[in-house]
Amino acid sequence: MISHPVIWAFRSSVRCLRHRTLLKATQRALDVSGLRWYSTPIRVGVTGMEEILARVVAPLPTYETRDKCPPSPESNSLEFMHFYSSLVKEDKLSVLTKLSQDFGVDHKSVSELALKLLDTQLRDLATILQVEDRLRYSLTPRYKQLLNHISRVEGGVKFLVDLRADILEIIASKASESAHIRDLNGTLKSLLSEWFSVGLLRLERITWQSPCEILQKISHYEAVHPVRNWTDLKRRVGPYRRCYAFTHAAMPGEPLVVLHVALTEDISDNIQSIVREFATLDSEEDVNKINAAIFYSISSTQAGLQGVELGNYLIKRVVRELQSEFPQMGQFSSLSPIPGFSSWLQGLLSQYKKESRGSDLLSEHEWKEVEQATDSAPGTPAIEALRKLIGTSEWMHSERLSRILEPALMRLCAWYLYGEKRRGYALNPVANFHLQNGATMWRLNWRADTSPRGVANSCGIMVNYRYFLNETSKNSALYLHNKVITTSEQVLGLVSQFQKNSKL
Ligand SMILES: CC(=O)SCCNC(=O)CCNC(=O)[C@H](O)C(C)(C)COP(=O)(O)OP(=O)(O)OC[C@H]1O[C@@H](n2cnc3c(N)ncnc32)[C@H](O)[C@@H]1OP(=O)(O)O
Repeated sequence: MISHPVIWAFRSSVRCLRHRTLLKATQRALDVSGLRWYSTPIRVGVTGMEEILARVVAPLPTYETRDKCPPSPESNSLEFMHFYSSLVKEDKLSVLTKLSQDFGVDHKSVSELALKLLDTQLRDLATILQVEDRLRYSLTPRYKQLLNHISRVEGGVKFLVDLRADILEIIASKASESAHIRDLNGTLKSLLSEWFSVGLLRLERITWQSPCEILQKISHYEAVHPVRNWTDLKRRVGPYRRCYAFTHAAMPGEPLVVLHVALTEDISDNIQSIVREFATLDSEEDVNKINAAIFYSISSTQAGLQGVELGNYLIKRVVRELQSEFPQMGQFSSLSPIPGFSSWLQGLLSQYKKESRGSDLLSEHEWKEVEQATDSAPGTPAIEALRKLIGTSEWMHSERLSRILEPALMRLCAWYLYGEKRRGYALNPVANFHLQNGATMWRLNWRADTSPRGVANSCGIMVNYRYFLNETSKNSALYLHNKVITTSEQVLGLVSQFQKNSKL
């Protein structure tokens, strides 16, 4: 977060004023409706929970009255929002468990209708369709109405996005293994996917003239290359740079997903040349220097929107935007970090050390060079010396060590990205993201990120996922349906070198 004292103090007072205003508005609505107002945080027992849920989660209208039933009063939504927001974490889990379990689908009526559908198989089509429609309606969870009603009150969509973030955290932390909670997550994800479909999103270009609050959020949400200060931020939205965000009318002033782009002559192979050195020109004078768009950071800002695929839509939309601004632009590529490579490598080295299979990773000559270069204590196994070496970033400053390590680390990294899988897809989440979008795993870059963070995360290696525009849908389908990774000669060459060495 940028600490600009005056601006920061002003902003936080505006923010808490806005928060207080919203709370006051909700309180007024609840007072008018004579409903409870919860001071934060409250502890509530099971009966209290049941009583509140039974009051605010209206029963599903019957099939016959489903289109005629007046919506439940807005105060129900407001009361639930306030009640839930005022709970401590463990009570939120109990409320979500109770809501998903006792206010979900009426399984008994579903099974009765399923049997009825079986009985009508020999009847006329109209009857079959009628029973199918009843069955479909009976699969609506009771709480879905409440979620829909909440989405219509001020701040309701943001509330639901944050509610889903809580659910995702419960699922990820295994605080609950309940299938009902997963079902609630599925219902909420499909509602959010509808509300945040690309047609309802607004593309905004962020510039130095954008509102200070937005600029501050762009800096705050930057998850890939942290913004150091205002000067850094100003340059990231200045000449030969673009910053775009998707926003949504239901969440004003909230960038949902942010994409940073560098406009360059060729596809960049180094991040310092993008986030450290900057064009000092005030304007983009030389358009001939702009042939490529480098996506060097993309971050989604709302945990509750995970799985809604905003990043993919944003990249595709920005490509169109840049093509209209720079018709000569023909190269679109990311310059992506490889989070997890160093820890994966450390794990591999300790496993190979245990199985004394070091020779499968490096050639004899390479091991000899590592031993000589690290002047480790006599008798220290070379694999131990290597583990210690890559555990620090010192080696990055030694020409000799860097030259010795490059071939081995590059082929290990190529294997990590291309060969290591999770459920058949790329293990590395960033690779998985771009490959899902239809990008080509195009080029590994040595000494691409020499920052301590870059060396610690991925031995300083970065990767270009290149978007060949007329191949992305084919590549995406190949990846998603057949788990085939589209890649380049360079990467395949490195992978086969690794396989030759380690007979994997
Ligand atoms: C230039 C670059 O490549 S920067 C590197 C990518 N950005 C980051 O790592 C920042 C943190 N990550 C994020 O902000 C988001 O996950 C994004 C923007 C990468 C993707 O978000 P969305 O577009 O909403 O996509 P969604 O949530 O559906 O996730 C799609 C894929 O992104 C990947 N992904 C999800 N979460 C993360 C995460 N925290 N970090 C990295 N990748 C992630 C996963 O592979 C996921 O596929 P999966 O759902 O099958 O596991």
